[in-house]
Amino acid sequence: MLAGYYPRPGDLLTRVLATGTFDILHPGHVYFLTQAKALGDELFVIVARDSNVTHKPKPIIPEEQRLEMVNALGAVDKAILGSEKDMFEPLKEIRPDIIALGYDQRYDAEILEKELIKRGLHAKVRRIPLSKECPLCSTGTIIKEVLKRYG
Ligand SMILES: Cc1cc2nc3c(=O)[nH]c(=O)nc-3n(C[C@H](O)[C@H](O)[C@H](O)COP(=O)(O)O)c2cc1C
Ligand SMILES: Nc1ncnc2c1ncn2[C@@H]1O[C@H](COP(=O)(O)OP(=O)(O)OP(=O)(O)O)[C@@H](O)[C@H]1O
Repeated sequence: MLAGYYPRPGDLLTRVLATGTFDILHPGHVYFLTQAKALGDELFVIVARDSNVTHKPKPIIPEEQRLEMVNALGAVDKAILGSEKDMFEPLKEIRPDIIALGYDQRYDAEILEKELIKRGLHAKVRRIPLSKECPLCSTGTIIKEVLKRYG
């Protein structure tokens, strides 16, 4: 990525960053990203690389296709694929003001803020709660339902 590729116009806008796998989109993802966008003016999204999804089964949908779908969502201004090697690398350029964490994302907000400061970044970390109940608002639940019907 080229430095300055995502310019900060006059620093007047509050830039929010959300991250995630986003395998098989569902309304929980829409809720998460809409709430994240509401924390500021523009929403950037880092989509997890296939090679980095090790905390659950590998995504069904390949990374480029997951990226295309996230970029098509109304709340999203710009989605990119993350780095395969260093999760802080894309942040040097995006320079978010706020990082929105999902209700189940396993990062400690305080530790993350400290790691950002070490790298000259001063984003506030906020947690987005779980959406209201919906029949299939989880990728894992959708996959289980498909297996029940067709497995
Ligand atoms: C600040 C931040 C930056 C991240 N950067 C990357 C990255 O560059 N590449 C990547 O593959 N994952 C990155 N991740 C991790 C994932 O996008 C995602 O948060 C993680 O896989 C768990 O999300 P899930 O619960 O949606 O599966 C980053 C996470 C955070 C919190
Ligand atoms: N129902 C929901 N309400 C609020 N946030 C959600 C909901 N479902 C997913 N998210 C958030 O969206 C982001 C991306 O989610 P992810 O790709 O892990 O999907 P998931 O449906 O949670 O997957 P899985 O079922 O495999 O855990 C995460 O930050 C997660 O917390």
